[in-house]
Amino acid sequence: MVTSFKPTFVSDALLKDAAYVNGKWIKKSEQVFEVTDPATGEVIMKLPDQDVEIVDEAIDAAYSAFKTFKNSTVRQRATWLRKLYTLMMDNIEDLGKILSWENGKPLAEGIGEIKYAASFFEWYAEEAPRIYGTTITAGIETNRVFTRREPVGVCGIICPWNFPSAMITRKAGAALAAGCTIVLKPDSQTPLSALAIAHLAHEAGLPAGVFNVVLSHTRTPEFGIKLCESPKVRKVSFTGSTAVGKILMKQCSSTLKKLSFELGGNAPLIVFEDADMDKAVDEAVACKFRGLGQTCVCANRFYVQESIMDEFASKFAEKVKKFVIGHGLKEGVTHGCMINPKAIEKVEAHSKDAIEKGAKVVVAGGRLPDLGPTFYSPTVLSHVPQSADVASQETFGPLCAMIPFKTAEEVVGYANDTEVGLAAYVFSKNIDTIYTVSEALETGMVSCNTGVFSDSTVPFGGVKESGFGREGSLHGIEDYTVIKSTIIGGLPKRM
Ligand SMILES: NC(=O)c1ccc[n+]([C@@H]2O[C@H](COP(=O)([O-])OP(=O)(O)OC[C@H]3O[C@@H](n4cnc5c(N)ncnc54)[C@H](O)[C@@H]3O)[C@@H](O)[C@H]2O)c1
Ligand SMILES: O=CCCC(=O)O
Repeated sequence: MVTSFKPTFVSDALLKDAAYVNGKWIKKSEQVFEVTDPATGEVIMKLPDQDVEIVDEAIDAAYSAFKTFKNSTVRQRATWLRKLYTLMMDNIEDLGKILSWENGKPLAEGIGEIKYAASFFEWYAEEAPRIYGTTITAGIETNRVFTRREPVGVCGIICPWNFPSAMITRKAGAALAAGCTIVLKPDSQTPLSALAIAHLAHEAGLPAGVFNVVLSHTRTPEFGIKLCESPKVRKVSFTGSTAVGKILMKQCSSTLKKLSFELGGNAPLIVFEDADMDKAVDEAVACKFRGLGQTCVCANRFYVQESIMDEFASKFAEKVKKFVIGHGLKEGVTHGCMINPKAIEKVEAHSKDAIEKGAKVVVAGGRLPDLGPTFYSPTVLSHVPQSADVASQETFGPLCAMIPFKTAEEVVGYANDTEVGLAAYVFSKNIDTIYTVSEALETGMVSCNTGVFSDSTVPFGGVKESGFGREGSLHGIEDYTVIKSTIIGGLPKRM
C-alpha cells in the first residue's frame, strides 16, 4: 500500500473546515462528512454535512448581495478578479497540494490545474470591462432602440471532483465579471479546493454574500432541488454527467432558469496515416492521461488508420510502460490514483467487453492492489471493433481503446455515432483532411494536431447531450448576462 502522506504547507490558512456563507465560516452542523485522500483512504478533514436550510440561507445572502453587486463598476469587478488571480498564483504550491491530496492527481498536474484555474480569474478580470450592448435602427420611425447586457442574478453552481479548482473558477470568474452572485456546491469528495478559493475570495475583499460555498455529502440531491427550484436563483451552471444534467434540467423547468451545462463526453481521437507519428503518439498520451483518463475531454476512443495501427499502438504502449504510478504527492510519480474504487469498475467492464469482441491486448494493465484499491495501471487495446461498448460510452478512466478505420468518411461516421459531442481530436499533415474532418465532426470542440487545448481563451462546451453554453473565451461572460432592450418612443422622425 502507498504510505500515508500529509503535505506540508507554507500556510495552513487555506485548509478550511467550514462552509462559507454571507462572508462567514459556518462550522455548526449535527453531522459531518470525511474528506479522504483517495490514494490511502485516510481522513484529511471532517466537514459539516449541512442541513438543506443552509442553501436557503446562502441564496438569501446572494440575493441580497446582488442588489448592490450588480451595480458595482466593471473596474471594481476587474480589480477583485485580478486580486483573486494574484492570490491564487501567490499560493500556487499550497493550492496544488490541497488539490492533489483530495483528488489524487500528481502534484505537477495539480499545480498545472491551479494555473489553469487562476487563468480564468485573470481572463475575466480583463473581460469584465468589455461587456457591450448594441444600438439598433428601429423599425418604427419615432423610436430609438439600444440593448444592454445585465447580470442574470443569483447563480447556483454545481461542480464535479475531477477538476476541483478549474471547474469552479471557469464559472465563478464569468459570473462575478458579469455582476452575478453565486452559491457554489462542490463535490463532497473534493470540497477543500473550493473552500480554499472561498478563503481567497474573502481575502480579495469580495463583499459578503457574493461568493458562498455550501457543503453536503448526504443531501446533495436536496441541495440541487433547492438551487434549481428557488425563484431567487436565476441561473444554474453545472458540470458533471449527462444523467445528472437531465435531472437538474427537469428541476429547473419549474422556474425556467437560464442554464449552462458541461456534461459527459466520448471524445474520438483520429490519427490518419499521414500524421506525424511520434508527435501524434506524444499528444495522444498527454490527452488520454489528463487526470488518469478522468477528464471530460480525454480521448475515449482512438481511431487509428488501419495501415499504422500496429506501429501506433506499439509506440503508445512504450510510453505507457514508463509511467510511475503512486501517491500523487510523492516525488517522481507521473500518474496518481482514481477518485474511488468504483471508478475502476467501468474501466474493467469496457476492457473485458472489448477483448471478448476481439480486441488485441497491447498492455494488459489492471488493478494494483499492492498500492491500494484506487490504483489501476492503464490498459491498452488495439484492433477494437466499433461494436465495443467503449465506442459508444464514456469510460472516464485509463483504458486506451484503438479502433481501426479505412477512410475519412468511415471514421467520421464512427466518431459521430454517439449521443454526446464534447471534444474531438484529428491528427493529419493534410490541411484538406484537417478542415473537412473537423467540420464534419459533431462536437463543440475539435483539436487538430494537439492533444491538450484547454485554455481560458477557448470557448469550451459541447453539442448534443454534452450540454450547452460556452465557458471561457469572450462568450463565457454572455452566459451570465441577459439582454435588456430599451426602446425610446415618441421621438422626432430621423431628419
Ligand atoms: N463537459 C465538461 O466540461 C465536464 C467536465 C468535467 C466532468 N464532466 C463529466 O462529468 C462526469 C463525471 O463527473 P461526476 O461523476 O462527478 O458526475 P456527476 O454528474 O455524478 O456529479 C457531478 C456533480 O453533481 C453532483 N450531483 C450528483 N447528483 C446530483 C443531484 N441530483 N443534484 C445536484 N447535484 C448532484 C455531484 O455531487 C457532483 O458534485 C463525466 O461524465 C464527465 O464527462 C464534464
Ligand atoms: O473535465 C473537464 C474539464 C477539462 C478542461 O477544462 O480541459
